[in-house]
Amino acid sequence: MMAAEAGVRGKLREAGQEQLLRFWDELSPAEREALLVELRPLEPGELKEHCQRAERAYSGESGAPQRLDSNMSPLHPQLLGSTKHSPPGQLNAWEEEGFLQISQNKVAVLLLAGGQGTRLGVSYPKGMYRVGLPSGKTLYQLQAERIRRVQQLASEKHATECTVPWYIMTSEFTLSPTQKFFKEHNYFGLARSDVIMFEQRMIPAVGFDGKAILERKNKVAMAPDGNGGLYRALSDNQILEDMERRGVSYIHVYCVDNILVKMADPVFIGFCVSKGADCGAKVVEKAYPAEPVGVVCQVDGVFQVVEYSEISPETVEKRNPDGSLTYNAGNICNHFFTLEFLQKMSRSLEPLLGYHMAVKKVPYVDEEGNLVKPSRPNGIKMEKFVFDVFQFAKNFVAFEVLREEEFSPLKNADTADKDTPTTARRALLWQHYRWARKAGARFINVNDSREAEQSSCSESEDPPAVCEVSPLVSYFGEGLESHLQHKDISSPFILDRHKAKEADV
Ligand SMILES: CC(=O)N[C@H]1[C@@H](OP(=O)(O)O)O[C@H](CO)[C@@H](O)[C@@H]1O
Repeated sequence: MMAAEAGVRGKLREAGQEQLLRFWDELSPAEREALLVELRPLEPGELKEHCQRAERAYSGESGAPQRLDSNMSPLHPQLLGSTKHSPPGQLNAWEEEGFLQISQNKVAVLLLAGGQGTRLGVSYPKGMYRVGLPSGKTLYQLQAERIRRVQQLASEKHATECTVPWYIMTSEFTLSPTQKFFKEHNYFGLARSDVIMFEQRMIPAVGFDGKAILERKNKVAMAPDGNGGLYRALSDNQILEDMERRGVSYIHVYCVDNILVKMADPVFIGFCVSKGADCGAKVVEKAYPAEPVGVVCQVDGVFQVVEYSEISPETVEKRNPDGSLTYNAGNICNHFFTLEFLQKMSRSLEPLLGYHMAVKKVPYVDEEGNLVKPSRPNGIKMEKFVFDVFQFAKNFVAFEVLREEEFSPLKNADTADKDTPTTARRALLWQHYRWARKAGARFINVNDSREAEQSSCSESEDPPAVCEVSPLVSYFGEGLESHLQHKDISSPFILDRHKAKEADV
């Protein structure tokens, strides 16, 4: 242990971070070992640079992204594919192309699930959250079932047996509960070998004085390196090699919290592939100017997302002569990448991605060894952002989708007005109600006078009838006529596979 201590102490001295050992003498052998395990992998040069970068970013010297507003320009509408504006024939052709690629095992999905869910206020991974659907399903289960359905649709269309592997990036916070959860639920019917979990790196939170923070006497305050930690995690865990082995060429990357996410969406995949894109993003029209979503735009002619935390209120409010918002292309954290592009990023360009600073309340131990929960921000967390790679794309494309069909994120607890369990649940139930009505279902004892297509009410009130469709039965509303047409249905109604079979006879 002494040699190990000397080694680590030497490294920390080199990094200017020896304060991390200041309680060493008070620690038990087991506590010392735990601290050494945490400190050993920290490379002195990197640690020093990280702490200095954080301090500089905080003091405004450099490192923090400059305000980009004056160099921004909106996406040109011609650049967009759109579920609203592109002709139906074109959308069908993209969908066909997407299904073809999926059927040839060329498409994978990759979930970003390393976040801590602080705003939602849960101590477990967000994907394990139940928003209160009649079925009681969690976000993870909905997603797993959508993968199963899209595999089935592609397989049927092309008379093959295809697989969409699911890569899940977790962090120290989410890996073991996520693993356990999937195991307990038997991978929701997916093949165990097609669900690949890996972990992103954690990096120390830094005080305003440039010193890494101790969270306990023998524990450094660590935080995941942001969703842009993806590129490093891909190489650290040989994930791209795994994709290559499987013959994957296209990857759909998405965030865990959007209850309406269309995994491996054939239309989006087909659009990107048809355009020969190496990198793509799905966008929605912003709901209101200050909505906390990044905007996809160009900065000095280069495609980029300007994050909501880094854009000025004036730019956010800017409007076109017709009254629409100038920066209206909201990022919904659904990205398309070719394997080749990810290889280029992970193997060589990743170090060029900048860090973004977040000033946070970080629990710490004071000089006397007391645990303190600060009431004001005291620490700097440095994060990379997944979309910062757009600048390296040779052919970037954006695809606009309808919010009510594809975006309702779960960010906050129900005490907030927006992006809560309630708004997420309603968004899904409205969508399924619309599908059911379109398929010809009749809801008994329900005042159906409200227009089902009216999307404005989709998050502020419940739909007239509760109808939940299992993703195993329908992925985007397809195939429901045979189960629902001219059927009298009483609310609440869950259309699962079992009921679907019954309804067919
Ligand atoms: C770094 C990053 O990916 N930020 C994304 C992400 O925001 P979070 O607030 O970090 O969850 O999801 C938003 C959509 O829900 C998207 O608009 C935003 O740009």
